Amino acid sequence: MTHSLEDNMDFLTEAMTRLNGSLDMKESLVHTFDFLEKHFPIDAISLHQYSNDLKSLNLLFLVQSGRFDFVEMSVPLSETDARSLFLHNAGVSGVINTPNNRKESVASLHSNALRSLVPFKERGYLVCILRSEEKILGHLCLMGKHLGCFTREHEQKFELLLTPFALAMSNLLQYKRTLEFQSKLREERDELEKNLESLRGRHVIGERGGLKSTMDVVRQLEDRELPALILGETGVGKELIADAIQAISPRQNKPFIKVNCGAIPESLVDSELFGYEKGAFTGASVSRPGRFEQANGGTLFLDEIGELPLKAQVRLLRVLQNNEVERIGSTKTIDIDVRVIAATNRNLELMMQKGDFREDLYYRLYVFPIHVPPLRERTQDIPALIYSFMKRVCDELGLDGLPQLPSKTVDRLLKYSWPGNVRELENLVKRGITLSPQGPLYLEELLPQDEGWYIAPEESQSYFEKTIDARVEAVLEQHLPKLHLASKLGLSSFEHEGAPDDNSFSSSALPPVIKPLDDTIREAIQAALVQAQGKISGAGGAAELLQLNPNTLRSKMRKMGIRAH
Ligand SMILES: Nc1ncnc2c1ncn2[C@@H]1O[C@H](COP(=O)(O)OP(=O)(O)OP(=O)(O)O)[C@@H](O)[C@H]1O
Repeated sequence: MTHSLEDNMDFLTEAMTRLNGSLDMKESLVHTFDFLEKHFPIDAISLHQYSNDLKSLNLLFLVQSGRFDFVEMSVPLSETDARSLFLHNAGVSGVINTPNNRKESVASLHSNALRSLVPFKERGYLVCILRSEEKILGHLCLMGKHLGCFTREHEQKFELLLTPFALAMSNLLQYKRTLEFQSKLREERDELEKNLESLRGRHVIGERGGLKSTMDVVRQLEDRELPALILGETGVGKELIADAIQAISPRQNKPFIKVNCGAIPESLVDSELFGYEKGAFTGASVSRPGRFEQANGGTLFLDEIGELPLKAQVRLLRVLQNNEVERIGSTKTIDIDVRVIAATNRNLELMMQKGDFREDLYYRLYVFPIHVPPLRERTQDIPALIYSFMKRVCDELGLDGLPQLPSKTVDRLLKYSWPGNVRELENLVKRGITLSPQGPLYLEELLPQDEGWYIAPEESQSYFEKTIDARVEAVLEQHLPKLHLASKLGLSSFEHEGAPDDNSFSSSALPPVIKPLDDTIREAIQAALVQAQGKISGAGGAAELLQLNPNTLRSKMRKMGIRAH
């Protein structure tokens, strides 16, 4: 029995009204399904595409009673299946009626792939190709309720729907692409926000606490162009301070280029900093600007400046003095206008004394020194730092809420000596949360197990003091033979002017006097103090005589109860 023209018109009008009934395509398709369910024996409608390149069936979405799903599943096809589908694509634009999905290989794969959403069973399939402007949108598939359920009349009715469905699908696919685009934009925006955060400088924790005096100095640089030198142990936050300086600098929106001088092999330092011309050396197949040129108009952050080899220091100084660079392999000078912020964890003064750091470069950089204290000297910042790192790590791992942190853990962390400083604390929190995302975080269990590492003055010697001891002992070891000789000879100082040098006395001639090491250290310090007339730091001071950092010497003297007089 064929339907009258009037019936067909009514059917088509209602189907189109439903298809276009809502701005939300998913809702429209669910309403359309409710209507079609009255005219076709169907459980679901799906759309899929065939990819000739990948030889796969790509499932796109599924509509059922009261439900819409974007499916996004790819089903690989055999060569024969692919060929059979390709035939459909190429020629047939009508409806294909498959009485039993199990007997037709592609329909069977399709049913199987969707079995988590629509119960798998033997059923009829009615499939047609939807096209828009000669482009294949996909295969629309009516998934029947049972075997051989679609008749010739169903095929005819289905054919009436092809054009309105093609239009609707075209809109839906466009809508899906828009959603994907939106989510990609959202991801990119999040990424950019993160980058912006690091460009602007992350929030400096402790700016009103343990870093207050450091940040007071930083704020003096606001809107100023002065070079800055950031000094502090490794991992204390020197780079963060450099970011903070950049964020309040008149060059805040100009290039901010960071170079870790310690990470560049010595042979590449010059080309990295100053650039090179094509053919300047083997492998220079193109010309490349150096970091100075890249930072032109902005700021260059030279991290670990103390690691810069002497030769590169000479070139760096010349660039800073003349405000121009020459690429390797070129005689042309390029004017540059770069503000330099440098940082180091090395004692540049000591390096200078040993000839490892150029004095002229030192004074060029040492215009505005900024000291960043180690974490063990600002333990009041530890709780806020832990909280901030916990938040950061949980955000990164997509965890809801923060894990519990026992107060005894915080107490323990306050007593620890933090040789690796803030970075060590950050890594500890990261490790803790990775191992136990739900908490509680017993971070103290992840610290080095040697109890001597904890700062607990009443219980044990601090890590810092141990480091000082090791340094003092190493230095004194060098001087012990002289010292023994000096004491044997009754000299007031083992470096007494005119004292015999090492070669004048052989150890076989005078056997060394063995004393407790502490006594020897005490004597060496006292001897140096006598010779330096009580002066500790500066030229001719006891620290220089002992080749020690003045602070290290002061700390040792305090510990041993030695006074300078
Ligand atoms: N005050 C702080 N507030 C928030 N995070 C901090 C702070 N200090 C350091 N950090 C974090 O600790 C880590 C180490 O800091 P940073 O890299 O700035 O140290 P550094 O002194 O430059 O290290 P290095 O000596 O190895 O170059 C970074 O992840 C940084 O964000």
